[in-house]
Amino acid sequence: MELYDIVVIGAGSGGITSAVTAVGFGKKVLLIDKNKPGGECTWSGCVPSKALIHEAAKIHNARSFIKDFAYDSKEAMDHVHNVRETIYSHENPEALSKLGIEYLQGEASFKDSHTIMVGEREIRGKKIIISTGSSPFVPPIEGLDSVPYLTNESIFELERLPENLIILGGGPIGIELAQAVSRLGSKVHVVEMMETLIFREEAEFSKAIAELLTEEGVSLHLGARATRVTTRGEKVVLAYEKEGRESLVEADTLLIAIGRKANTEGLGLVNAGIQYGKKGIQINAKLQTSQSHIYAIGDVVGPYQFSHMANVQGILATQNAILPLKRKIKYNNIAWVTFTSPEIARAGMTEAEARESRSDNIRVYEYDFNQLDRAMTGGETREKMKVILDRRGRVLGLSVMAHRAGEMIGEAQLLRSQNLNFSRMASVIHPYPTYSEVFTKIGKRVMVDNLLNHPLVKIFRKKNPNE
Ligand SMILES: Cc1cc2nc3c(=O)[nH]c(=O)nc-3n(C[C@H](O)[C@H](O)[C@H](O)COP(=O)(O)OP(=O)(O)OC[C@H]3O[C@@H](n4cnc5c(N)ncnc54)[C@H](O)[C@@H]3O)c2cc1C
Ligand SMILES: NC(=O)c1ccc[n+]([C@@H]2O[C@H](COP(=O)([O-])OP(=O)(O)OC[C@H]3O[C@@H](n4cnc5c(N)ncnc54)[C@H](O)[C@@H]3O)[C@@H](O)[C@H]2O)c1
Repeated sequence: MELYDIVVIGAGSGGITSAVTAVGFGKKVLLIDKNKPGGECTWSGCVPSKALIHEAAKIHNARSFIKDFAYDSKEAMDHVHNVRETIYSHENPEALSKLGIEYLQGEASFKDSHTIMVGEREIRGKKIIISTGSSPFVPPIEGLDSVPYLTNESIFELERLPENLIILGGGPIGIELAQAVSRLGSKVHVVEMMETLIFREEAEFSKAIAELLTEEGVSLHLGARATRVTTRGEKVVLAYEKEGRESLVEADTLLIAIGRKANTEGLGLVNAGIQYGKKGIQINAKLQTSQSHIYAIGDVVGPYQFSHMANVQGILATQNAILPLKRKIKYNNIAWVTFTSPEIARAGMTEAEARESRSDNIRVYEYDFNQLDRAMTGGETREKMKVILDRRGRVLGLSVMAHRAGEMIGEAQLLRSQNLNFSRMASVIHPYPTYSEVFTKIGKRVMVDNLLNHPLVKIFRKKNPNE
């Protein structure tokens, strides 16, 4: 029996971060994965999708000059595969070993709450961290089990993209890939049961991205509930129901992107007495499972399924496993980006969420980038920032749709995490012409409003209505 201070199951974003943190504390660490290290982010998530999006943007630009610009999607897929390998070279078993992490390839399963089996090997961990991630949720749609379909686990393995593709699901996976695959020359249909794409975002941003995708040639079937799948010759036919009527959509293949299911199967959680349900492993705010020496992080617990969230949870769970003082996770400063072009970034609440939780006790500022010189230089008209503040001027939420939105959201995160008043932005110098100037512009409006809202100013203005 081998004994480790910390055993981590799953070498994805969360697991690798946990292992690196634990060796930083001088602990003896074993990291186990049934596949190569890297997890979803490296092999079938963030990395390949962003590499594909990068290639798609290049071809989209080329086609703005030469309409019939010839391109073989094999080049894009080669790029995707190369990028994955480059990133893997920083997290392969040799790289992990140099960091002091022992890596074991194999499927892990609990024998009891302190013992993990990997094949015949019996491993004991004083503390254990589970980071087994999630898998694509495949719905029980009639006929789906008898047609070939793609998920995020198989699409990036292709040598070439299909000539036409149906994407089931208009969430972040669905729309990032819809735009990229369409820009690379395929005909794409998106079938989404809600009336909008990325329904969790600000409504006007969801609408704007739907309009843009339609302009780019993606066919959107919104408010459409998939009912059955059949084949016609080599083609896949998806039937959906909308307003009581059935419609059919046909393509070479189908990509399923309608959400995730937690990877709890085969882990022997019952043997260890770990409680779990449909949404994944149950944890407390300190990230402990029902066995207090076993922690769980990342997609297998949620509530936010992002790489950066798995990292944050990974660091906290490891610190809690090692240090006597245990801290609670806080999700109030979460942010994310949907990497369409333009990007849509979000920090905190939408306007609707803020109104629901704070009634109308909020201040909303909007800025259309068609008034912003930098955006004008690129002829951009749809871009926009929306800021939701509390009465005093602190940020409750900020959403931005712009080509640099993913980078811009960092500034909002700084304000939020430091609990700063948005008016502080009024005096921050942003070089001209940049997208980030919008922070100064909104900051100045907030500063003036803060002043006008000051009780003394209000009394003065009441007494001197003409001042
Ligand atoms: C197409 C796509 C694009 C995405 N883009 C982004 C993005 O741009 N930004 C972002 O933040 N997030 C993105 N995500 C989400 C992100 O990939 C996940 O949130 C993140 O990878 C979760 O990390 P994790 O450590 O929880 O799990 P994973 O990275 O999935 O790692 C889990 C690991 O556990 C292993 N494992 C499972 N069971 C066992 C077992 N019994 N024994 C041993 N090993 C096991 C698996 O092999 C896997 O390697 C994207 C997801 C998809 C699908
Ligand atoms: N840029 C990023 O950070 C990024 C990118 C991709 C994925 N992700 C992560 O991966 C997670 C999963 O993404 P996702 O897009 O698969 O899931 P999702 O849950 O975010 O979106 C799925 C969509 O499918 C729709 N849907 C569900 N069932 C359907 C049905 N039967 N027919 C038609 N439509 C249906 C839903 O209404 C929803 O709009 C995300 O929540 C996110 O955490 C992040």
